[in-house]
Amino acid sequence: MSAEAIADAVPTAQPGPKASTRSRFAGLRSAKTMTGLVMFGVFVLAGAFGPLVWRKDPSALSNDILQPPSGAHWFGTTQTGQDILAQVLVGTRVSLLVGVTAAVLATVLSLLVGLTAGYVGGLTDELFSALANVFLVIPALPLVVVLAGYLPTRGSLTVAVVISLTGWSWGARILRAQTLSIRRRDFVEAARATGERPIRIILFEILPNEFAIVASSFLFTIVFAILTQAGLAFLGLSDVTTWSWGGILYWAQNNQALQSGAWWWFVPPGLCIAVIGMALALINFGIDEFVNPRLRVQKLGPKRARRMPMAKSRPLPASRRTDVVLEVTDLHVNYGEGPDAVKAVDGVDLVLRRGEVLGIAGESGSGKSTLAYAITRLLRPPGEVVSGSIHYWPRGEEPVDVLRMSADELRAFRWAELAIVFQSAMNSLNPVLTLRVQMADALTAHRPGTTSQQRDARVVEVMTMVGLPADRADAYPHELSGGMRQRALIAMALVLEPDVLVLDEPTTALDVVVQRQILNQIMALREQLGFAVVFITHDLSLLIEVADRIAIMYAGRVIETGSASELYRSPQHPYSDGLLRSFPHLHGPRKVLTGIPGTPPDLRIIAPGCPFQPRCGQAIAACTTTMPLLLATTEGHQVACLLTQPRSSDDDEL
Ligand SMILES: Nc1ncnc2c1ncn2[C@@H]1O[C@H](COP(=O)(O)OP(=O)(O)OP(=O)(O)O)[C@@H](O)[C@H]1O
Repeated sequence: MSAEAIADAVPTAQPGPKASTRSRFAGLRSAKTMTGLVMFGVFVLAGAFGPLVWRKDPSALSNDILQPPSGAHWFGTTQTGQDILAQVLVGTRVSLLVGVTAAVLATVLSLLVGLTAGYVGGLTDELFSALANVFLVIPALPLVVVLAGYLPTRGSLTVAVVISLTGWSWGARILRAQTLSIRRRDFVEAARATGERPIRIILFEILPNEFAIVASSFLFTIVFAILTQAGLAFLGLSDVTTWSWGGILYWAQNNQALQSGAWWWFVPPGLCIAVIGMALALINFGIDEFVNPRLRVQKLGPKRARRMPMAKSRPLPASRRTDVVLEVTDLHVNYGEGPDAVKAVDGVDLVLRRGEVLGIAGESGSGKSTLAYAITRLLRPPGEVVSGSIHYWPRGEEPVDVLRMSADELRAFRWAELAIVFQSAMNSLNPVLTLRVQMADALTAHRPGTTSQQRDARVVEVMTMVGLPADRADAYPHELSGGMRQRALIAMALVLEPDVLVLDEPTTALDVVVQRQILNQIMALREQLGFAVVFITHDLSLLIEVADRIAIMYAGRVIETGSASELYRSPQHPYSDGLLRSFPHLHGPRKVLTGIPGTPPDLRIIAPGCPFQPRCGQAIAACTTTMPLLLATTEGHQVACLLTQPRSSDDDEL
């Protein structure tokens, strides 16, 4: 794999992640990282304080020749009666010193070369890259052996310098490739546009995104240096009178410890080298997870889901049950854990019937996308479904809980039964595959029995359905306009004829004319194919036109739900009313747009009472203390507002 490919594969910190600091540090607190840190810490303590506690001279000779481990000599003795534990403790200090010094020097060198070459480019890049390539093609160990062999002094520091000279080039190559890929990203361009100096851009914009690479190359170099130093010492190319793990192995080998059965002589230093390598690898896992929280395993595995308490069962009338295709019950989704957890979805109940368009509206941050991710089981850590259920009703079969599906069931379910269209088509389509290949892949995965002619015919059919000329099937995503890409995504979502289509802001990035054409097309297809739609948008006026029913979300809760026409005619929650007054209507008389004062609440802090109360012009005293429940006001219309519910005479306006 090329350094460029590795750099692309290596996770980088995403600029502006939504994860809270606390949950981001979860990677560093994982069992793997803690085990690695404890193991490494034991070595550091052993190296720092061991020789002070175990006060035996590692070079002192005695008559206890080749003694196995005992109370007097915990790790046994050598052929000249030297205490092996004392040698290992001093050796730990020397090996760690060489490892860390070499790693610091190599990392500084690779940062200087990699960042400068990648950011400056041109001749500098060519010269630095050539230098790194030269070091890369020379086999490291022979070079170290040659360098070490000709050095006047062979102390630990000299060995560390020699190792760092041979160990920097790999890291530099990867950092250069990563810098090349980051330097044209929007946030770097924005920093340049604001006049930031190059050194600031490199240090504060680019470098933090390369933290995982720097950390892993640092840890890798420590292991490389310890191994190389051990190799040099074993070959007698470093000062073998200085005790190091390699030095102990050198003397064990020279005195034929293996042949004479003195396992205690070579096992302890050998184990130390293996265990420290393992410790650093474990720490590296944690750093990767810290930098890229998506690497953390989804906590809601099938086992945990099975243990999850069943959500309250709310029986539906039999007449309604038959046409329900998806039912969300008391769903709670958090980002992070503990007191800082963001309660992004907080007790949501929804019912989607076959063939209907259910609109979900709300301001940015109200939890709409989180709900979509939970429904499709695409939620990534730190997001976690805390409780609730999501039932899918296959035609004529028993309902299945989506949250309890195994990985295989989920693979079969997603796309074939429920498909999702995201806002950014460019991010959702694979840039190096043509539309035909991408759609055919979905067909092959779910319907392995189909022939290539059948797949081709289906690709052409769905493309025509969404209004894409069939001759664009062999186009790559970048060869299409934004509207065409979004149509291509919709075609891909429909290729397996799903029962449910989740549309998360599918047309927000497009201009109004194209937006309208695409929505009309989706609605026509819905009529024709009969799939149900969950349509997520912040634009309530758009939903009024296309949705059958609408659920309005605020602070992770559904605060009003009803038919689109009723919500338009008489919104009952002051927030729904405010949302309606925030967007111009495409039809009907012109109205003054007023908007909603204030900002949405911080979802980490749950204040008592109605979450909308601080922004509500009609709030009464009880709104500050009582959380309103979502209750029916008329048939099919539910509102979570105390103003619509019977109240006592004490509930004065605020
Ligand atoms: N990865 C994350 N880590 C922590 N908090 C998150 C994460 N993703 C979303 N949130 C928080 O969850 C809440 C709901 O976000 P969500 O994206 O679901 O809202 P939304 O209504 O879809 O907003 P938008 O329309 O802007 O996408 C917000 O407070 C958001 O900051």
